[in-house]
Amino acid sequence: MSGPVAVLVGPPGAGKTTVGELLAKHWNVGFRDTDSDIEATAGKPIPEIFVDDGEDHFRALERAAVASALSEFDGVLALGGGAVLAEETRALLRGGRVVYLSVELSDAVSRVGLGAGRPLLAINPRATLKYLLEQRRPLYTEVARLTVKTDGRTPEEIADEIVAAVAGNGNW
Ligand SMILES: Nc1ncnc2c1ncn2[C@@H]1O[C@H](COP(=O)(O)OP(=O)(O)OP(=O)(O)O)[C@@H](O)[C@H]1O
Ligand SMILES: O=C(O)C1=C[C@@H](O)[C@@H](O)[C@H](O)C1
Ligand SMILES: [Mg+2]
Repeated sequence: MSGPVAVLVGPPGAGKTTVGELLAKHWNVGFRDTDSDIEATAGKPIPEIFVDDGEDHFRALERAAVASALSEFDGVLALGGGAVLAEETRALLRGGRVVYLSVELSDAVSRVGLGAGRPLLAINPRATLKYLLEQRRPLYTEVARLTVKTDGRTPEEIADEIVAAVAGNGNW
């Protein structure tokens, strides 16, 4: 089967980048993050894309970056926290090897801190995260084959659970 061995989705602070890098190392495959792909395409960091071009433009770049990565990459892929907002993207993810890293508000807030590098969280990160978590939970759930709770657990414990679940799922 082609396509990424695992696609990680979840809100900011879920640990997609951190856990994704551990999984890639464990499986000895590449790691890719669509946020980095978008920055490479745009030639500037995500906060600058939001300031110069607006969120709608960022989301268009994101839809294209996710579609490309899903079609050409077979390692561990982390998506940006808001990628699932696009129905077009959810359609590509449905039925795929998607892992939802869930996180509750208090752990998300402590991991994200003041929201540095995350333009949507630049003002009032706690209230914004609360809204994002509620708005997006059903969207992550809709596309996930596996959901893993991350609260109070180390990235290593979370990666180990995913490795075991994938190994035990003959249809992964
Ligand atoms: N399970 C965990 N326990 C404690 N801290 C964690 C955990 N997972 C990640 N972190 C820390 O939380 C911060 C955010 O993690 P990370 O960047 O991996 O999240 P992300 O899901 O990729 O977020 P974004 O959507 O903003 O890219 C980092 O400082 C990371 O070290
Ligand atoms: O949650 C979001 O909407 C975002 C999360 C980040 O991964 C980046 O994709 C960007 O900052 C937007
Ligand atoms: Mg990340």
